Amino acid sequence: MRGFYIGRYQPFHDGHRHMVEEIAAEVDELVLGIGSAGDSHTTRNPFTAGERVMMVTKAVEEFDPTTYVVPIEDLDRNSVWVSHVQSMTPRFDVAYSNNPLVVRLFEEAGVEVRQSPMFRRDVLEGTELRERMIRGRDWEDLVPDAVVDVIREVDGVKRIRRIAETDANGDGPSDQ
Ligand SMILES: Nc1ncnc2c1ncn2[C@@H]1O[C@H](COP(=O)(O)OP(=O)(O)OP(=O)(O)O)[C@@H](O)[C@H]1O
Ligand SMILES: NC(=O)c1ccc[n+]([C@@H]2O[C@H](COP(=O)(O)O)[C@@H](O)[C@H]2O)c1
Repeated sequence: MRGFYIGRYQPFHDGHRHMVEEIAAEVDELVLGIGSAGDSHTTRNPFTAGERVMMVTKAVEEFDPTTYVVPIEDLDRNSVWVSHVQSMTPRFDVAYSNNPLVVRLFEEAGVEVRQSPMFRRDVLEGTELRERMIRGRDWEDLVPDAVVDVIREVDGVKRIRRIAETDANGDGPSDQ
């Protein structure tokens, strides 16, 4: 059986790792979708698709299932998003997500969806991690070691701080 799990992974953290660990026990192969692949250098999406491909590929090496990492750009039309995803990925039997919109779109398209309880959500949240990087607080223990390496390689903390400074200087949120 082949499973599909999509996220923005900005960055890939231990909550995502926990979910992959659970999925790995249920599937033979895993397709990991890098969502919002066209977005980067914004507050909500600081890392490029390529940088996230590196984070995710290295972070899941420890698990057994063969894993295919596929960047997927957003579309303006939710109603055809599942077809868009399917057009970019190997065929899969079941989708894993805790995102209510993603769950609804897959269910409406007749794809089986499995959800799991959030894991240590008080700290394991992308928004919280990006905030910690901006404020100079500890974040390294909340992500796989491979993700720390990639963020160092691309000087990611400096990038996130620069983006936050630009926003604070009144140049408008860089997400727009
Ligand atoms: N701590 C967690 N435990 C279990 N699932 C999680 C956890 N954090 C995120 N997920 C799920 O992983 C998928 C991808 O999440 P996403 O990349 O948006 O991370 P996020 O932590 O919610 O980030 P952000 O705060 O940037 O929106 C979603 O289905 C999300 O619900
Ligand atoms: N219409 C669309 O393009 C559409 C619809 C639903 C989800 N998505 C994407 O799927 C990903 C879902 O991941 P998250 O659970 O991390 O939000 C995001 O990148 C989101 O933008 C896109």
